[in-house]
Amino acid sequence: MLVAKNIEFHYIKDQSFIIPDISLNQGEQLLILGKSGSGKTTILNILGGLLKPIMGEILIGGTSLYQLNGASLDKFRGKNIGIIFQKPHILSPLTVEENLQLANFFSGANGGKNEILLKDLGIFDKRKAKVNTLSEGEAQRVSIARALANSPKVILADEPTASLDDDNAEKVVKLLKEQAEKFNAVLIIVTHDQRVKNHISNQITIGGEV
Ligand SMILES: Nc1ncnc2c1ncn2[C@@H]1O[C@H](COP(=O)(O)OP(=O)(O)OP(=O)(O)O)[C@@H](O)[C@H]1O
Repeated sequence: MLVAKNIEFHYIKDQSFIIPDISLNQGEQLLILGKSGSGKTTILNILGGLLKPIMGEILIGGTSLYQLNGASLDKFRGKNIGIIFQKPHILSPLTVEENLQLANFFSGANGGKNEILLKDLGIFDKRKAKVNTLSEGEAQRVSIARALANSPKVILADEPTASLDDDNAEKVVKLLKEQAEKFNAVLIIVTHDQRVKNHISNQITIGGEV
């Protein structure tokens, strides 16, 4: 389902990131651990079609991501990849449900799953609330709901627990796992948060011990 092979990347010449080959079948999960600055966000962006590597190939369901041109890549991403960013990419002046509708609009989905998703994530009661009135944990769940709104085949999460207390961190990881299992999607979490370590056994570490 998701294959990354021979990936090389650098922002500055001679400072290359070593990115291990990855091969995950539908429904498989992977934790990428690494210290701050080790390149976790960079890898996630490469896997998610947001940052073209200098060398190598990313295949999602057999499609080579960076062979697609701008508009086709955007469309493919919207349909197949859900990214939960480190800083929630949700629009604060909009309500919870409007944020999901926006994701549906951009990928051409009909939004039929929004209600069940909000219920699963425990924010259905907040659907009419503006995001800027929510707690940090609730806002994080909205950003998860938004990333999952189109039932993506690949879910990528960048430090999803970084700003959460122990209880909420555990809840968020469990929710991500549950949702990935429900959609039979690939789930990749990148983090330096040791609390996540026990939840996903398939792990790789980049840039030395965390
Ligand atoms: N656009 C950029 N231009 C140049 N260097 C960059 C750019 N983005 C990131 N870097 C550098 O690349 C390295 C890896 O950054 P990245 O954000 O991928 O690390 P990270 O492991 O996600 O860090 P953190 O856990 O702190 O978020 C860092 O040294 C960073 O300063």
